[in-house]
Amino acid sequence: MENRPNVNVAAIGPEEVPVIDLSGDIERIVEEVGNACKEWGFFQVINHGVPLHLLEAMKETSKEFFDQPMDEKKKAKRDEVNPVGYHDGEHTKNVRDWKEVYDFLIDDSTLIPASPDPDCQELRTITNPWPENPSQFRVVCQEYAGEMEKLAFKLMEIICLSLGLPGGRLKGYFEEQTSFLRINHYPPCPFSDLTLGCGRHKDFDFLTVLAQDDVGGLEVKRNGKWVPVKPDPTALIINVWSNERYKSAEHRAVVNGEKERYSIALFLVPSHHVMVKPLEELVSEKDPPKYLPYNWGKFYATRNRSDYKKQNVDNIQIHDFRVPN
Ligand SMILES: O=C(O)CCC(=O)C(=O)O
Ligand SMILES: [Fe+2]
Repeated sequence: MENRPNVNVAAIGPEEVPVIDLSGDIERIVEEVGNACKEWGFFQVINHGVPLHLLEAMKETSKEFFDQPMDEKKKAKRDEVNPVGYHDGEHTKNVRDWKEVYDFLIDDSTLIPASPDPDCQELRTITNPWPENPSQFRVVCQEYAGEMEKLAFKLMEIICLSLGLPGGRLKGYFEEQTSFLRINHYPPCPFSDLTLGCGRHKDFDFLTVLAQDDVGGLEVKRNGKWVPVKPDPTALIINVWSNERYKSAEHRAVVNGEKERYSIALFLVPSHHVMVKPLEELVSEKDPPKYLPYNWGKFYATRNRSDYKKQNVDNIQIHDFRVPN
């Protein structure tokens, strides 16, 4: 039942995901972001600095890409070796999603561990399999990624400030970032009351910046109910992850019976060698670490290996590293 769209959906209106204006007084912004992270772990931003014409161009070129015949899309396909590119068989929590995606790395040449095996030190370089068509696809994606990246790092700074840390406290962990973007295309679905476009999940990254079109479908879990996020193609949705000082919100995307829908996520993730663990400044005897350290690159390599087929177990998740109470 957890995977059905119509169960436990909140009425529209009384509770809405916070909307934060990123222009103006920095102290106000820091306070609003801190509160939204504590209360929701999810918020929308407006006046974010990403040019609206670029958001539109990105949607257009994405549509042109996905409208192509399957043979053409498969030329830019991801596979067991290369975890980025076109893919239409994603599973969230072992249930197949009603969507197709194109993933691309911010850094065209990104280092990751060659294997999930903790004893293997070998690294390999992964690169984006850019499609030849549409011809402007690559340029638009790269320009878009550059703007989104600037915004993601600005938000990282604001989040650090809101935690009482220096703004640049986390930047160093992202020098050889493995961050990537994902274009989600949800075709119209004749079984929209039975199927989800993207099953319930928490993102695995430090921070996600999500753009969506005007169709709607994104929902965030709040006090046991699914709250729909008002679709606004000019706003961006931010979703954070932290050591439980801030919430990491569960969310999902429902599909539409008639309309297709696009969303584009940037997942901000660190360099492959970074050990992810609670920051020393945020733990104390009274507030001990809630998570065990884990190597980001190995986590990424493990997930990529298991993304392809339906597994007998759930995919590796951050909560696998949670310290038992
Ligand atoms: O399409 C959406 O609104 C959500 C997508 C999402 O949560 C994801 O790609 O992680
Ligand atoms: Fe997500």
